[in-house]
Amino acid sequence: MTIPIKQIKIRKLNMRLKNPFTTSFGTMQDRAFFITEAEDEEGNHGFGESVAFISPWYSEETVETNAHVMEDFLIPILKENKLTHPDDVSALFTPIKRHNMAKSALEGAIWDLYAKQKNISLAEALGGKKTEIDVGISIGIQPTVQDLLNTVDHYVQEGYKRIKIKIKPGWDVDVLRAVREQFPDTPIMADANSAYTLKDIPHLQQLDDLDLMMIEQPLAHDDIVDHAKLQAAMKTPICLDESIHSLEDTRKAIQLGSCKIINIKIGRVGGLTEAKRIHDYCLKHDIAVWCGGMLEAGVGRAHNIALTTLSGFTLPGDTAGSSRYWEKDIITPEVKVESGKIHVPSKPGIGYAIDRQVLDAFTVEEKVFHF
Ligand SMILES: O=C(O)CCC(=O)c1ccccc1C(=O)O
Ligand SMILES: [Mg+2]
Repeated sequence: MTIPIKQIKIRKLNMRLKNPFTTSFGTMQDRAFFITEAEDEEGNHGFGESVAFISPWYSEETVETNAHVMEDFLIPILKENKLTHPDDVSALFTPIKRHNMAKSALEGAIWDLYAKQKNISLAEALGGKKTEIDVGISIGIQPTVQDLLNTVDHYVQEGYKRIKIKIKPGWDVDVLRAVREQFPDTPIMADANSAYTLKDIPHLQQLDDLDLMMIEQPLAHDDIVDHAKLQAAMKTPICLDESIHSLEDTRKAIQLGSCKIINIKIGRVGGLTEAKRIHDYCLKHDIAVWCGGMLEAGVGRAHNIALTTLSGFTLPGDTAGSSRYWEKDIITPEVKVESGKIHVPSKPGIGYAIDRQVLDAFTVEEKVFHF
């Protein structure tokens, strides 16, 4: 059995978040990304989304490097090879170093196409069993502590299962203490996006009194050695995000004791196949995982939901509802969160329809590659 592909279309979209999102490295509101679409002769359409940002502050990839690598290297590889399963894609892409978000955008469209050809949901194709998933929300750095308290209150009222608060030097211990005082029973965690160094150990140790679920990526984006030192000095579990790009990185981080939890982002690790491998490995090694977010539009969000149905995703992810990000999402129905849960769609593939009108309205460029 092969996965027949007639053509791949890549569309560049420009969208704007409802509200600016601020992390330790800056503020973003404009979002540009690619929607990939793999089509067969039978009229099945599989969709993927690239999650790289306009500038390389989260990782080295950008919207423009995604275009270059997809067009000049990855799509030619797909054209030259027959696929028998979506897992073949990551093996075929191995000679191309890194560029995981570009790889993931294409692999995602093929996973969705494969599930639609088999008439099963993407969750089922991945081996996921959950019919609903627990979700949390990530709150950016706010102008004042009072703004943050109001925002946390809003999302706690909406039912989100855990609140992640972005921190940076000068916006950390006191701010988190204020949140903890007002919300004594809410599951709270912090995400530093690499804003600290080992010199900050005594400062970060103060977080141990605040009963946080975890602190995400406190140290350098490419580090797993210093994180092991910090984890040995702190009770609060460390969760790695930026540092983990593969199963190999995962194995090494666990062996060193660099973290107790891993945030799995499909784009950061090169696609669903590698994400699933990391999940399986962590399950075996008693490391909790959850699904991170990259301020995705509906297609990427749907992929995150499908991945989260795997049994090892025991902690709420960052997959909030569409309306937290967008006036109008590109899928229909949009992703809804009720009492902190998303009901997993059971329709074939990603389980949400593409709203072609909305998709066209945000598309600024498109290219078709015939197979
Ligand atoms: O709501 C989301 O999609 C996740 C928000 C988030 O925390 C984030 C957003 C942009 C870049 C990096 C991160 C992160 O998890 O570090
Ligand atoms: Mg993070």
